[in-house]
Amino acid sequence: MNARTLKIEAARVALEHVTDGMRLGIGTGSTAEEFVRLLAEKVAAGMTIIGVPTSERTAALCRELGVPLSTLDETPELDLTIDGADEIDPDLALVKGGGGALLREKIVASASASMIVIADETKMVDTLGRFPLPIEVNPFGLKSTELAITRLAEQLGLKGPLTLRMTQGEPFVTDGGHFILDASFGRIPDPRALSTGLHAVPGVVEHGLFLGLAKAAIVAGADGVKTVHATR
Ligand SMILES: O=C(CO)[C@H](O)[C@H](O)COP(=O)(O)O
Repeated sequence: MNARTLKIEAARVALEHVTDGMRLGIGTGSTAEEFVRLLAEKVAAGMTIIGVPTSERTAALCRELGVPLSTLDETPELDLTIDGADEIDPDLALVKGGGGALLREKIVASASASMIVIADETKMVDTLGRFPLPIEVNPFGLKSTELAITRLAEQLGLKGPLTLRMTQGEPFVTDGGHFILDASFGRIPDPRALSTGLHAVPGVVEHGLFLGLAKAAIVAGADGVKTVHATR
């Protein structure tokens, strides 16, 4: 099975958790987009849901495919969010933000009674940190924020470069108007300490560690699709 087929399989199982009338957070990325395509088929067949997208990119796809949308201002409490991830550890702690949507993704997931992650098996890791950690920062004072993050990392025994995410020769700008620093710290043995420390840096808007948010991960691999439940 190729990578796209695995993403579709995970999305298909996630769709079984969606029921009529749900207020649904809709994630960002190639796996979430497979979910949107399947969801659109259900909507066309009569399913009534209202979706809150986690990015302009997802909103555009939903509009194109006829998935009805709302905003968190109109619909501040959601039943379920389905989203992808860049890494998933055995406790269902996640690294997200590879697609640059981590801030809205975290706000939407936090507004949801439940979050289900969909992924292919390559996203499973024993310890987070193989994928660089996206950190969304305010453009003002970028160098000072970078220095503060480097010092924090050293205090926590982490070391590695911070790279300003670029696109077409310009800094990548998020939907919220911020920049992203991708932190290649290597393995992160204590994600909670790093999360707390990053939140205390004034220029940091949000980071891609999603801790305690995912209730289940639907993971597709060569041997089929398995659902991993959070133990907390
Ligand atoms: O966090 C994300 C976007 O900000 C995505 O969920 C994550 O990057 C996974 O994307 P994909 O399904 O394309 O591998």
